[in-house]
Amino acid sequence: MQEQEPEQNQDKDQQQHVSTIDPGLLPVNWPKHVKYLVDYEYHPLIPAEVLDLVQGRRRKMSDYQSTATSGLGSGSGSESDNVPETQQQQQQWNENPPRTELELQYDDIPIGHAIPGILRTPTTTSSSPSSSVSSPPFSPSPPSASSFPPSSLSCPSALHPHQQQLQTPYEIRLITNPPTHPVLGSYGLFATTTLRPGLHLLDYISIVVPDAYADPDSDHTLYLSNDLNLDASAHGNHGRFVNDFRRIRTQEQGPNVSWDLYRDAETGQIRMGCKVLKRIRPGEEILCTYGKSYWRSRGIMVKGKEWEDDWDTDLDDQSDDEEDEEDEEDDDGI
Ligand SMILES: C[S@@+](CC[C@H](N)C(=O)[O-])C[C@H]1O[C@@H](n2cnc3c(N)ncnc32)[C@H](O)[C@@H]1O
Repeated sequence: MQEQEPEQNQDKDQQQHVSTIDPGLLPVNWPKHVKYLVDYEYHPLIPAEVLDLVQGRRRKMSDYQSTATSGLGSGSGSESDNVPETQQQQQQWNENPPRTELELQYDDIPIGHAIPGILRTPTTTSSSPSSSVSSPPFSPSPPSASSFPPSSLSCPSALHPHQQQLQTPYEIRLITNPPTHPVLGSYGLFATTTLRPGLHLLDYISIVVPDAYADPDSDHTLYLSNDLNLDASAHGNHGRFVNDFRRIRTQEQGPNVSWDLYRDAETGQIRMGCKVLKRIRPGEEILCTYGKSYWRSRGIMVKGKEWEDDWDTDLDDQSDDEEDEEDEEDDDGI
């Protein structure tokens, strides 16, 4: 399937950027009709209780940590269980009330550290209501290759957050070859340095939309939960350019990144992280799987399993001698 975008893009070239930040700060090849977001925006019709949950306002961070690591914390069980009988139980209940049914749906999300939008500068004029969410401290230390979400945040060139634009280890490219590429004439995301398995590469930033209001024709959606979708068709970041691996890599090779939800250790916000599964070399395309249902809903039957467990076994390959030698050669890899 090839996209129809080139002609549309010619028209869009005449348009003004809809992004509210200085166009000079936008990533190369950023489409004018898409608003660049540095953080999530939330649809106004998300119920308040759900919004509290996905923004991490419902509980103390330590509560989330205990549920993410050991199932449920001391307030385990749903609200209907274990009604407090003594004063002491009542106090515990007040401090750490049992999860509601709704909360239980969001309970086992691992804790991680957010990857900030690339534009973190006092000169940005984004009117995003959520742009006030504090960004985590910027850490130049490399993430652990074996854990996801990572315990620290990295950026290849470790630029200071006050610099106007953070360099990214990837870029948006117009795909012009090979001629067999299924997304020819459209855009994709490509590595600009070596990306190692386990790296938390970026977050899929978009508008968070209730399921009932999701655009069924959007080509840029991911599920956040049963109730919510991430839609980056008109508002997003680099994540919206990650293509599906099919007909680009073989089924045996599989995708080289995956999308995984995590809860930001600092804000409690639920975010969609992109984890590197296999070593990605400079110039290589960053590719995920959209899942069979994505293609089925577009009338396309795709072959192979939904997910092959060995797609992410490369995460264990760090001790491989040959790869270690390559690691040494790839000085600026991350
Ligand atoms: C999230 S967008 C990916 C970015 C898109 N290429 C762009 O420039 O905005 C998803 C759309 O890209 C196209 N696409 C991505 N991977 C594809 C693949 N392996 N084969 C065919 N089309 C693909 C499909 O049109 C799909 O609906």
